[in-house]
Amino acid sequence: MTTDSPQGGAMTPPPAIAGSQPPAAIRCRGIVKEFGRGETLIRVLHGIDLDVRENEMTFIVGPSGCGKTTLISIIAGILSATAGAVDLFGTRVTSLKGSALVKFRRDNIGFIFQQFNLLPALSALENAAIPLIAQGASESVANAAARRFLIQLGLEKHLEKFPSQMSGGQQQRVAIARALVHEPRFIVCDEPTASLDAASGRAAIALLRDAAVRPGRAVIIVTHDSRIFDFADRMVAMSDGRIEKLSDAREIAAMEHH
Ligand SMILES: Nc1ncnc2c1ncn2[C@@H]1O[C@H](COP(=O)(O)OP(=O)(O)OP(=O)(O)O)[C@@H](O)[C@H]1O
Repeated sequence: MTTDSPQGGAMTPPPAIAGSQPPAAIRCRGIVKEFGRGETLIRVLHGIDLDVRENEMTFIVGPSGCGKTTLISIIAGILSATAGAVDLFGTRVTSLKGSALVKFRRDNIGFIFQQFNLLPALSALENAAIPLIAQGASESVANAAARRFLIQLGLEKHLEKFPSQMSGGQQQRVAIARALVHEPRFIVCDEPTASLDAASGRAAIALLRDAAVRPGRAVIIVTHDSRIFDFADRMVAMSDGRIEKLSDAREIAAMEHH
């Protein structure tokens, strides 16, 4: 990662990270995002350069309003960048448009949100099967895959329950199954533990780690929740639309012991 960019102005390079590094799955270069125009124009991202590695959990942390959600929305192709480029496993997401972008997102990205976003009228099994149904899979194929992931996440007794019949932690595990069911290469989580108590939050992230971290896949978690920082392989600290610091697991552990 470098932080020198035309938009961001001169910045000191981040500290080098020691040890062997798997290849970058996601490359962001010079990401600028502005909202509004004229006198109301605000620049929210000031030229972000970031490499996210496969087979790891990367956490993005920082104060409210520093641009975390904006950055992951651009990486996931939900929001367009004002300038800069994002490559996701070799595909330039920032150049995709229209139905090509929709298809790319549907096939390659799994989303997990704070509020779980389950459909209340569907069972756990039906909710978890949605991404495969959206891709055109048959109900029997989609349900079989959903069942497999729900069982892996410890929900074998809850397959037919509706969201209102499950605890927050159980609902979040259904959301994790839904994010994984179509085997996407990129899992993006925005405050996945914010609606959970400490134990449920840690349990959900532990299960997510086991189920989602693997070669050929990248996982990004945006979080304020310091109770789960020890699950991070790498931590990106943002401040005011810039990357302040990049830490690896060893440095994160050292921070926690001070
Ligand atoms: N559509 C928009 N129009 C104008 N300003 C926006 C828009 N979306 C976000 N912003 C502004 O961009 C800045 C960054 O917002 P963002 O949601 O990315 O921050 P965040 O770090 O994710 O914050 P939080 O931790 O509170 O979710 C904020 O000042 C926000 O008000």
